[in-house]
Amino acid sequence: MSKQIQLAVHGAAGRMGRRVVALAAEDKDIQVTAAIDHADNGLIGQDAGLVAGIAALNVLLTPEWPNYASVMIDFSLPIAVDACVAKCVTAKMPLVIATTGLHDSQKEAIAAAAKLIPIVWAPSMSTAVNLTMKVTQQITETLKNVAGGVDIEIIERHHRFKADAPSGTALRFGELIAEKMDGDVKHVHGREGETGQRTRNEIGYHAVRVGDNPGEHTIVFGMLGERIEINVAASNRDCYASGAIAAAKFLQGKPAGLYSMFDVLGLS
Ligand SMILES: NC(=O)C1=CN([C@@H]2O[C@H](COP(=O)(O)OP(=O)(O)OC[C@H]3O[C@@H](n4cnc5c(N)ncnc54)[C@H](O)[C@@H]3O)[C@@H](O)[C@H]2O)C=CC1
Ligand SMILES: O=C(O)C1=N[C@H](C(=O)O)C[C@H](O)C1
Repeated sequence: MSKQIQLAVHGAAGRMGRRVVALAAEDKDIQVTAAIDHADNGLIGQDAGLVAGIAALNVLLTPEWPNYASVMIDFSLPIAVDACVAKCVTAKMPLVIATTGLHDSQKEAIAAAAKLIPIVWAPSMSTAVNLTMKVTQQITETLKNVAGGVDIEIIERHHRFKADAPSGTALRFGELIAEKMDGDVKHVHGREGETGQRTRNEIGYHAVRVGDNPGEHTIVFGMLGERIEINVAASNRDCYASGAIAAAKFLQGKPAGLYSMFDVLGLS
């Protein structure tokens, strides 16, 4: 049997961190060896398995960084990402970054770190979402010169606890769609007041926060006389957790570089 991947989880007490711990514990190729969270989190010191709702793993939630792990998976907060990237560079640890809401300077720091260690960075680890991104690019290419024009709007729905808006996934949908449109694209976030008519080359974003929705994106392609709506929705968080675990496996033995979920899923 080949050696197990030793996995460290950053943000391990959070909604996503718990699902990563739970799914990784079921995976024969993985051993969860570190569960990191903020020192002020009330669950520090408890067993990460019990916190995740499974059997004890004998791994305690800790604010300390491990000296070694085969890979780190990060589902935390933007404010926590810089330190995580720096620690992984120092320890030469491959890193999966799933946290959204990052500033441009943080994205630049990730790109710089990826010259030293292999990093998968994606706003959605879900297979369905990444496939849908490809589909919406194809639709955009086909419709961009349609008679009468096409209006593209992105509606995202998430749980009431979500801290950033619009979702990282909605922004990535917009970037990928804009790549297929001609000319400069204006990104419009919500509309209010006397906005005037919609201009041709804009993408609209609308963030809905409702209940416990684990993530849903609807891309609307509105034409004169007909409309396409592509909807991709999670029923629970395991699509993201299992995608992050697939990314962690993908990174084993990879050279330094910035990889996406398209790379992990063979969609590049
Ligand atoms: N890429 C993807 O597929 C997905 C990304 N996300 C993103 O992942 C992030 C986390 O989401 P949730 O788990 O729902 O949030 P959450 O709020 O439940 O969990 C965040 C965890 O990070 C911890 N944390 C905060 N500061 C920290 C620090 N300095 N060091 C270590 N841990 C720290 C918190 O104590 C908490 O346990 C968000 O940015 C969300 O948008 C969420 C789902 C899927
Ligand atoms: O916070 C969440 O829950 C999610 N965040 C990610 C995002 O911002 O795109 C991915 C997913 O939609 C769930």
